[in-house]
Amino acid sequence: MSVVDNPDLMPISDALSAILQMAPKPTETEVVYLEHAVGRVLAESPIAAVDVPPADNSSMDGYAINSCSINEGGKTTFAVSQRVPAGRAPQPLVSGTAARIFTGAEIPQGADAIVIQENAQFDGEKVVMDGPVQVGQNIRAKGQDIKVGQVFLAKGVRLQAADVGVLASTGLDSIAVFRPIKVAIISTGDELVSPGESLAPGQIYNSNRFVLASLLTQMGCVPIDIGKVADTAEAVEEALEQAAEQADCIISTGGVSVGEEDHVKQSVERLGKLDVWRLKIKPGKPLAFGSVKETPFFGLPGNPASALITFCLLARPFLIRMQGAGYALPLAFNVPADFEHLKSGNRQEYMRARMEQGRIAVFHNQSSGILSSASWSNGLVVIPPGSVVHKGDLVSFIPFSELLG
Ligand SMILES: Nc1nc2c(c(=O)[nH]1)N[C@H]1C(S)=C(S)[C@@H](COP(=O)(O)OP(=O)(O)OC[C@H]3O[C@@H](n4cnc5c(N)ncnc54)[C@H](O)[C@@H]3O)O[C@H]1N2
Ligand code: MOO
Repeated sequence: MSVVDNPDLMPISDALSAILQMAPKPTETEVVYLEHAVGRVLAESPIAAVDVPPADNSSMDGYAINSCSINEGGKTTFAVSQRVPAGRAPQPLVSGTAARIFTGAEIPQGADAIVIQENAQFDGEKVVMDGPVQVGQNIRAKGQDIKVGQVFLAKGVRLQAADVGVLASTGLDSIAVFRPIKVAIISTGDELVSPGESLAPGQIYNSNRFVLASLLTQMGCVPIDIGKVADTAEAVEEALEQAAEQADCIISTGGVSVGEEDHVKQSVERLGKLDVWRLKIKPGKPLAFGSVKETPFFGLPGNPASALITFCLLARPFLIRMQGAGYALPLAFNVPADFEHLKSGNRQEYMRARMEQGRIAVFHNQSSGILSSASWSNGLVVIPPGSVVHKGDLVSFIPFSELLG
């Protein structure tokens, strides 16, 4: 039975696991300089060529001594035998003396403790300190961050700012990452006009294209705009074929519902196959997933809030896998509701919501045509099928930070 003939709506968890299983693993890699590495996905597990830090060094400004040369219970006077700023190789410590040392400077051989300058009295020639001191105090050990030979990041990690810094700290200036995924965007609908043009009666501006291009860019994919496509089977098929040639994945909006102007499902079935259609979610019910000539395809509903939410919940996880990164379900938090939702539904509902001062408010109009609802929100409240919400009930809230980027 074709998915189009199945009258049942699919639970989102089933759809997501089916979709994720079909995500192809990336094979093509490229080497990028660290300047361009943030957000990219590691195609190798780097091995440290050096210890980080490369040598024992001082964590404070003060004096390096050998702990054996200080009186345990009283004052000791040391001659200052050398000065070691960061960046200068120290001489071995002359026995019974102290070395003036600064934060980040390498510990002279023979020294095993740093006394901070606030606890030492320097008279211009000699320095007086109180004992006892702990062996190793204020010393950062060689390799305490990363050891030479250590695999310090795993293939599949999406590089954050700190990761790029960690790579740099081992001396790497470039790294192998997976090639960015190209995603074609098809905007179906006779009514669509590009921003900047004037509106004739019956027309609306194409906002989905900009939402999707922005979401894709934010997650490190390369959007390819196939443009606006008329509501005819021929036009939709032509666009799908063009998209399949140019991109690694195709995302269309609109034309996936049941009206006779909705050509996307049938066109996909003619050119490839449809694996998923119609989910038990609100908004986003008519979501379609399949392939066009082997190229994965998502047909998102045309309603702007539905397109955004289905992208976040289904297309984004798939693209993350395609990028070679690990996908983890978004973190959700139980937060008291500052709203009522007394009409239960049979689909899992994703309400555009805002968490403020530890409580959740929802946008006053949850119509899937209202894109401002998402613009106003900082996350989604998940209302399971058959549930109602009273003020003060704990509701599951997924911040947009978990669903974007
Ligand atoms: N008889 C039924 N009608 C509808 C059903 C249903 O089950 N039975 N489902 C409804 C649901 S739920 C949704 S969601 C929509 C989705 O329909 P389509 O994906 O076919 O989308 P369109 O009809 O093409 O457009 C819907 C809506 O969105 C506007 N739109 C489309 N593209 C864009 C764009 N690029 N930028 C901004 N706005 C866009 C379009 O003008 C429509 O207003 O179907 C329901 N109908
Ligand atoms: O599923 Mo539709 O997206 O509710 O409007």
